[in-house]
Amino acid sequence: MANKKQQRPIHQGPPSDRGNAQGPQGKGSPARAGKPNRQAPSPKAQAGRPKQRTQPAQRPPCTLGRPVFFVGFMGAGKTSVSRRLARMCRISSIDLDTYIERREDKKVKEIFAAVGEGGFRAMETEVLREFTAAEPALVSCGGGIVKAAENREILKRGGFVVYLKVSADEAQSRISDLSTRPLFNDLAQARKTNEERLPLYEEVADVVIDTAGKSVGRIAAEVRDVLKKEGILWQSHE
Ligand SMILES: Nc1ncnc2c1ncn2[C@@H]1O[C@H](COP(=O)(O)OP(=O)(O)O)[C@@H](O)[C@H]1O
Ligand SMILES: O=C(O)C1=C[C@@H](OP(=O)(O)O)[C@@H](O)[C@H](O)C1
Ligand SMILES: [Mg+2]
Repeated sequence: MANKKQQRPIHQGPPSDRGNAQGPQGKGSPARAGKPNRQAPSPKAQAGRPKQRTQPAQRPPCTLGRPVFFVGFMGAGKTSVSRRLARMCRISSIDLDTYIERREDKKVKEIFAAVGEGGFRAMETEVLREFTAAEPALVSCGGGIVKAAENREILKRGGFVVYLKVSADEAQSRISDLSTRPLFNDLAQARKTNEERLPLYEEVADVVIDTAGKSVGRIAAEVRDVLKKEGILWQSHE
């Protein structure tokens, strides 16, 4: 199988040191000596100077004790929530679809066209295994990962599973380009598929989060709180 590009987990490491570009205040100005400069510099004085930025105080990165898998129907927000949570906690995240796309140098729909759903599912199982054995990360899976009994066993044994629940109707309204999801044909079919998969998602889930009407940020915060409570995620150097 082609192994052109390996996607690295997105590691949210410490930011680069962007120090204060301004020199000491009042330097060379006797009138200001010993006094803080409370006056804003004129626009002219500011011109050509590097902009002063106040960096928000950043919390130290968190640590993840086990892999965390996001499952749920297309459009549930698995990819978006996993990425948002990774940024919030400064930990690694990996999206299995994106990983496969980079490895194969093809979009998911092109892989479906070339090797069919069966070919895609075989790749999915392979990369799922890979990330179960890797350094713990947030892993967003494709919506159909639960179809294979083998994958359900890997998920259950391999980490903590977060099921993001969504209705097919809400999912459709979220996805701007449905052609990127070859199995989201029409709404009636999607409703049926979501219903058929429901027991499979529930079978693997350690926690179920209803995403209806919630923002990505709110869902990410909810997942973070669950993971902290479960002792899977913790603040480093606490
Ligand atoms: N909670 C949400 N509210 C509104 N839009 C969302 C939400 N979650 C995801 N989206 C949007 O829906 C689309 C699909 O999200 P994505 O994260 O790719 O879902 P999944 O990986 O579960 O298929 C994206 O355009 C994303 O911005
Ligand atoms: O539900 C599915 O069968 C699929 C979901 C997609 O991922 P998302 O759930 O991230 O959209 C992608 O893996 C592929 O199009 C098949
Ligand atoms: Mg996704």
